[in-house]
Amino acid sequence: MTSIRATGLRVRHRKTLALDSLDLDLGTGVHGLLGPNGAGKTSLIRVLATVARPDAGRVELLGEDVAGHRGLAGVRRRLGYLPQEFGYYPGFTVREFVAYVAWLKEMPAARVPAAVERAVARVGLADRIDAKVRTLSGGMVRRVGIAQAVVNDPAVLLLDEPTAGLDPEQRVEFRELLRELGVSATVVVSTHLVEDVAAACTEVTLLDAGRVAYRGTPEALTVLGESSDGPGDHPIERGYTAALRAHRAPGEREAV
Ligand SMILES: Nc1ncnc2c1ncn2[C@@H]1O[C@H](COP(=O)(O)OP(=O)(O)OP(=O)(O)O)[C@@H](O)[C@H]1O
Repeated sequence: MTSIRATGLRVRHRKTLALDSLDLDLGTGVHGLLGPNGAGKTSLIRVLATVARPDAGRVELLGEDVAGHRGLAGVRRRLGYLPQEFGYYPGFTVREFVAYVAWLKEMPAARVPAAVERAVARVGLADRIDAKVRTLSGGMVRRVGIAQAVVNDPAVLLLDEPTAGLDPEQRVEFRELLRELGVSATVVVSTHLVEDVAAACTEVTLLDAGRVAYRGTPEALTVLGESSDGPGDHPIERGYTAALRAHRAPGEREAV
């Protein structure tokens, strides 16, 4: 089932066209959003999270057109969002902060305490749940960000560079969590780490200059890389550069 449908999305930041007539259809699973700096990943995630409005085009989340106010509140209750830079209250404890987000999402009060403990445990911070956020390391704060995004068991989860600052062990555990969440939710994860995509994603969407340059499975991207002699230390990295080059020079696709 399609949970995210974007049609003809255009986003402009002053003179920069960040998204250029972009179409996207995503269903249950973990979707890796890749692309060079400035490709439009954050612009897309912000529009899907309903925190920014597109200049043109339409977004449907869970069957609701988010431009209309009628279904928007209901959709937001079923969304989880980790922005690239997320604001938090440093004086709050982890528990207080995640509970505050649960309250913003209008979760039934009786369910909040258990949901908070589960979300915090899922990111491996159970032993720091009563620590003030200001006392945590950067990677731990990022994990608090992931916990607040999943506290309501969202049907649509949007994560903008969630693994930035996580240590290798945490990244591996986080991929496990992604795979678990992707069984029932539509998860979109923007990342620069192609190995995260290879390990945890069911599909890859590669953006370039505000357009979709490639869509396929991580396996297909790896296969593309195996037949490419472009730069990259692993086949999936070579697949990434091959797909980008093919998109930029469509006439040379056969040569890739
Ligand atoms: N607030 C803004 N004002 C002006 N230009 C912006 C703004 N936000 C983004 N842009 C521009 O829009 C384009 C897309 O940016 P966006 O942040 O969506 O890309 P990205 O793929 O997330 O990049 P990165 O990988 O560096 O995070 C870039 O050219 C960027 O410079």
